Amino acid sequence: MSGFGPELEVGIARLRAEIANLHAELTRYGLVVWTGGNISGRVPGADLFVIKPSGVSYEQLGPENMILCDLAGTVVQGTPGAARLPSSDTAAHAYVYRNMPEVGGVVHTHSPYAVAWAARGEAIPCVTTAMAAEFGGEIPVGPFAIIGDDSIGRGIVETLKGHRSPAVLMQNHGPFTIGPDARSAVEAAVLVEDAARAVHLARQLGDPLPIAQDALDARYARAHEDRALESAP
Ligand SMILES: O=C(CO)[C@@H](O)[C@H](O)COP(=O)(O)O
Repeated sequence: MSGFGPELEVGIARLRAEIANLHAELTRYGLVVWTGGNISGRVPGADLFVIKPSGVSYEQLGPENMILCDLAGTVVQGTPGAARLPSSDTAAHAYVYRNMPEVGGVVHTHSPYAVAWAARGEAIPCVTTAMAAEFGGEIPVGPFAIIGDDSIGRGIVETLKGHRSPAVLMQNHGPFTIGPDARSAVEAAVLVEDAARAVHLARQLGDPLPIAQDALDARYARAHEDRALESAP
């Protein structure tokens, strides 16, 4: 037992189930292969988060093998799943939670069209109303960063802090998305791939038309108002 109070234990158990289930969305939308990619979620009211284990196939993910970490990215010993290593991007997720208190979920995928843009180091321009609604502008590129320490996290935070987009294409790597909760970050990961594919296809046909800034701003504002109403109690 971890020795948390009963309320926190309930919150952790709920989050374990939610994070394990959300991983099925990554395979459903074809955003990952093998054991690549990861989802984490912040434990409400605690300096803790839950993340997938490293090297475990998606079919085997369940609440019992999700890994509980503190905000330094250290596994909380004595909790379910703690015998395994957490996903290789755990330090990056931890850095984001430490430096962006508003973030409740982080997702990384290797979705192929988004990775192709990341490999070229090119931001995806905002040329569809769907992109305007979700990203409020272009999807930016973050710096090249090594895997394993908090370099990726630094790149995510320095690119997304103060930016409308909940998604960054880490150069030569792939998309990382953030959200107020893990489900929102998964939604952004699905929509990044959709945007990367659509804009790539548009480019094959010619030059995509830009959206006027005032129309883009209006679409973004309206989408956010709608989202606030959807999440109202
Ligand atoms: O791209 C990377 C490494 O940054 C990740 O997507 C890893 O591939 C995740 O794999 P696991 O460590 O979770 O098995």
